[in-house]
Amino acid sequence: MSKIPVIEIFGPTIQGEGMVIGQKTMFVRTAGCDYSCSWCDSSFTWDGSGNHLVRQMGAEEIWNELEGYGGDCFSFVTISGGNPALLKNLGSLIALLKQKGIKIGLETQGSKWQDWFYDIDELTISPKPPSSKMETDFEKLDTIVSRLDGSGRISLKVVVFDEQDYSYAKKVHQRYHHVPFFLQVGNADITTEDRSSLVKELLLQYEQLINNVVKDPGLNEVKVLPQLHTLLWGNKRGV
Ligand SMILES: C[S@@+](CC[C@H](N)C(=O)[O-])C[C@H]1O[C@@H](n2cnc3c(N)ncnc32)[C@H](O)[C@@H]1O
Ligand SMILES: Nc1nc2[nH]cc(C(=O)O)c2c(=O)[nH]1
Ligand code: SF4
Ligand SMILES: [Mg+2]
Repeated sequence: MSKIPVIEIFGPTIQGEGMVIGQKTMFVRTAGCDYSCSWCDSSFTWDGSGNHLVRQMGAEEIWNELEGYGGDCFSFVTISGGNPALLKNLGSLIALLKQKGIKIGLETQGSKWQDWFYDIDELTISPKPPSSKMETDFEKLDTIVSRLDGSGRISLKVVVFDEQDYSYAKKVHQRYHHVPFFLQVGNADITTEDRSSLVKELLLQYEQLINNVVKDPGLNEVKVLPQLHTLLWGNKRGV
């Protein structure tokens, strides 16, 4: 059986972002990304700095470690990265988790399709705004969204740092107006260890984003969220 490049397994914690925010969950973080967002808070998955943490693991091995950390205190596993959608053979882990009766969330930017997307309970697609310096392939995104549309299992989440990002978020929401849409506050200081000043700044940014959204007729259906885990634990890894 082919292996999966895993860089972190942690939990139980809570999902800090998006459609199932607050959900008790374990995390599996895979290595490697086809993007290199300027503000990526998980760049150790792709910039070489985390290479020593990468383990090639089989699905059973990952399951054993999840059980080792979580015992019987979890029923939900979130897969993130990097971009887990680069990994065709992640299907083996997804099949095993389903067999164990575990609900599955997955985070990806919407640049790649995998057939195992159909088996994800809560798929978050997070296309990247201009501040990331990445370019969205909207034709690709159209294909991915159309395949899952109406399933009730996908959402879109755009991180906002500035006005251009805000306009981009509106454009994405308009293009896929029937897909649940989340705006998320961007964390511009991904290295500070000063949690209280970080939290203060992020709450101000959150308030500003809310102020913009509430008076915007183009964003009546959206939800505006912070990264809850960053408010709780700052830039700490593995939480
Ligand atoms: C680290 S990414 C991994 C999954 C996938 N590559 C993606 O970007 O969706 C997980 C989530 O964190 C968000 N994220 C990354 N860096 C961030 C930052 N500095 N502030 C806020 N959200 C961030 C991404 O936009 C994405 O929604
Ligand atoms: N608690 C918690 N929630 C999260 N939601 C998305 C995360 C990610 O890095 O993909 C994340 C994370 O790293 N921790
Ligand atoms: S797509 Fe996700 S993991 Fe990849 S660089 Fe961007 S935020 Fe980081
Ligand atoms: Mg994160």
